[in-house]
Amino acid sequence: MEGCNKEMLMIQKWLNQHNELYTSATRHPFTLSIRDGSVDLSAFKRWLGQDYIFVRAFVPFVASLLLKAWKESDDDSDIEVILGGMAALNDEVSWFKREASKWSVSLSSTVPQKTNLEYCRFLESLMSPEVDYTVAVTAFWAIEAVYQESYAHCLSDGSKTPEELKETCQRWGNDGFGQYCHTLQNIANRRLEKSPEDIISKAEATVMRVLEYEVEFWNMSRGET
Ligand SMILES: Cc1ncc(CO)c(N)n1
Repeated sequence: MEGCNKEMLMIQKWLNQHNELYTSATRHPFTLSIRDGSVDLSAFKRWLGQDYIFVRAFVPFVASLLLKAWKESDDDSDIEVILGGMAALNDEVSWFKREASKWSVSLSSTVPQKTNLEYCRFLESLMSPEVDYTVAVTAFWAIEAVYQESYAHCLSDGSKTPEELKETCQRWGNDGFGQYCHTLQNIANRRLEKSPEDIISKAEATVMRVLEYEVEFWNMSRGET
């Protein structure tokens, strides 16, 4: 494929360079405990309540990304991919409510933890019109990819994920979501390839920040605050 190598390389290059950080986000003790069946269910419930709050803030971030794509993208299909992501989030919000009721987690009385507030504030900073589409779409890829990798691992060969958590893992670990993340990665790589050095460094720093927040987000499940 034309230009394929160079495209694939930008994100691949970062993942190689920052492999330790990427692995700490995608092979976190919390998701590994789901995979090996040793998960503490109160940790899972804490994650569920906090993630619902995060997803509510994620929706306006994706809306802002849609607006950036509409204004800045050189490819119409980007809008359709992001809109598909929005539609999935609509479904996700309903799923969180059902899942919370199943586990007797009260979403209305869940208090956002410091890490969650900081991550949501970071998302909000990315919603600014000053933030380039390339930087925002690359962040979007990273946010989705961490969940995809983490939860797909809970379903892969040899996993002992408890039956009652499989639906959660399927939500992000299914092949369709994997394909979607791959499409986002292609969009990000295509944009990065055409970007000047300063945008590329901003995007790289943003991905690193996302990975750090994702690690801290999983850490919240420990409930140490
Ligand atoms: C914290 C966090 N990161 C990523 C996703 C993926 O949508 C999510 N739901 N929550």
